[in-house]
Amino acid sequence: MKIAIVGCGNMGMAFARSFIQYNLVKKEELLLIEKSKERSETLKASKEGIVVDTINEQIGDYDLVILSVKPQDFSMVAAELRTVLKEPQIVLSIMAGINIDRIQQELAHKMVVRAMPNTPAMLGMGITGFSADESIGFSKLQKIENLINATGRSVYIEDEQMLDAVTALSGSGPAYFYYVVKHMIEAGKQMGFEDSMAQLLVKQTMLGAYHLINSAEMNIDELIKAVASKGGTTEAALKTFGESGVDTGLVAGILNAEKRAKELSK
Ligand SMILES: NC(=O)C1=CN([C@@H]2O[C@H](COP(=O)(O)OP(=O)(O)OC[C@H]3O[C@@H](n4cnc5c(N)ncnc54)[C@H](O)[C@@H]3O)[C@@H](O)[C@H]2O)C=CC1
Ligand SMILES: O=C(O)[C@@H]1CCC=N1
Repeated sequence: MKIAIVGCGNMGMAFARSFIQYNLVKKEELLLIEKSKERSETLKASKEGIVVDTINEQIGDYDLVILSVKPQDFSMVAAELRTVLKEPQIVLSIMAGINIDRIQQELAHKMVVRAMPNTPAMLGMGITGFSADESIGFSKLQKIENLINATGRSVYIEDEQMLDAVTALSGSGPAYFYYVVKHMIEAGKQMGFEDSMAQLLVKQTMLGAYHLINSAEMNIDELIKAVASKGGTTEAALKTFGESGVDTGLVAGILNAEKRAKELSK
């Protein structure tokens, strides 16, 4: 499959590198379109594909065109792309918020898949939700799914609207995790640890706790209960979290991310 990627930043290149790693595309058949001069020079030097800085007619030769620019840049990109797209090409968008209908309208193109990955895709450990226009048949969709699976796991989302919730939960999710880790490290430093020691204690705790979620025969509440002894230290921390609204704040934040995803579509 010949693949063109428009916007080769963090996510565009996470996809490109995963495809190459699993031999799903040859470097000679991978077109990297990157507007930033600095970024395109770096990509040229690393020889990960054919690098160009503008959308041009050669895009018409590619089976799949991936849109990985920021949602705010979409309209500008669409104005150029719509003049060179050909009917049998599939467009795969990973842009937050922008729905299939708008992509189809601005590109004047029917075959659109919308996906929402996350940054662990850089390690092949991402999770991507995706939806597709009904014009894309089963076998074509399977090919797209195979490509996405090179970046980690994937789930087909039948109701496209739910991709905004995927965006808020797993798309943005890594940042929530880092946010918690960051503030735990900060607490460690306030108690007198060097940064490196605080980081070690927190990172290994998160790693071990993550594996326990998956392997222990306990649900999340039971796992919490197993740590929080009656009248003990964890209970004291959890009480303060509850009183300061950390729990409701987290939920409200994620719902606000979903709201923002919906706004980005307009
Ligand atoms: N960063 C994340 O965690 C995730 C991001 N996304 C989505 O992926 C998309 C890309 O995000 P990132 O990779 O983080 O952004 P990024 O800023 O790293 O990459 C975007 C790239 O597009 C380039 N670009 C802008 N206009 C262009 C044009 N006209 N032609 C060619 N290249 C152009 C920019 O120079 C930049 O290198 C966004 O739409 C975002 O919503 C989706 C899931 C997760
Ligand atoms: O923050 C954003 O808008 C993008 C979408 C999901 C993660 N990053």
